[in-house]
Amino acid sequence: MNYSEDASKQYHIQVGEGDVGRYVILPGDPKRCAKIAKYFDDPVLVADNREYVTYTGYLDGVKVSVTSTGIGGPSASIAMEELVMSGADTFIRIGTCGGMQLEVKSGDVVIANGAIRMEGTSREYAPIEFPAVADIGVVNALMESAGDMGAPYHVGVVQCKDSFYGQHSPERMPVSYELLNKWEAWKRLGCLASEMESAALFVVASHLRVRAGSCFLVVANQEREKEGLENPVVHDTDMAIRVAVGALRKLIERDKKAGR
Ligand SMILES: O=P(O)(O)O[C@H]1O[C@H](CO)[C@@H](O)[C@H]1O
Ligand SMILES: O=c1cc[nH]c(=O)[nH]1
Repeated sequence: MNYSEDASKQYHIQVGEGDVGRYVILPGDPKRCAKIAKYFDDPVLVADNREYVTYTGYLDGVKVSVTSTGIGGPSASIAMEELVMSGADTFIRIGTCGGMQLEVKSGDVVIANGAIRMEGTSREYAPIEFPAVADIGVVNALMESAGDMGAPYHVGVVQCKDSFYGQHSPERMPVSYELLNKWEAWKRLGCLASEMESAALFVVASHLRVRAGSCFLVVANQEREKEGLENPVVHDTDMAIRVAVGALRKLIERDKKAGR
């Protein structure tokens, strides 16, 4: 089934066969695409529809793309599904997140090895007992890339939810009792940061047998704020973008060596 007016293109992302590489970077924000594409050789805008902006270019002679996912699991899962139908098989999300542990500070990079499924989309793919886990090869490439860049980084579990304001103002929500108690549990379990798309992306990637990982800029940390610790708001995603691009280069090189 394809509802697209142009049957040669995917319905939502408006990308056709050959328009994207097998390696795709996935920011949430469409405006982040151009910032990422400038690290590609010969980047070309290939599609711009709804929240989905796609550029394709080259890294080390291999075709790569960047497609924005918009906010949340529903739109992120659509992007991944349609990119896989267009030939992609390796994904790195580069997003923003809010730190949860006190040592996860504004400006740091967080690399997710797994995600808490407190969102709705992944439940329409897999029973809740199934873990949302990043691809180990992508996680390793991201860690090595962050090390190469000298970026301050943390690796661990991130929490995904559907309500941004349920994270930031849980006490005003009718279900505050649940939001506050779960947030406390995630903190006690060492969860590093909160964002919105990785759980859906990791579960969809497991289902579609493709590789996915995520890295994030820490914008701020509400737990540091509560403790009266220094907590500036940082918006510059460039370091996290460079970590993702460096990781993609490593995956390309490793795939070439392995004849993948
Ligand atoms: O900056 P992006 O990639 O959009 O990621 C984060 O920012 C948005 C919320 O402000 C959510 O999408 C969240 O996951
Ligand atoms: O606090 C934050 C920052 C970015 N994205 C989120 O989902 N939460």
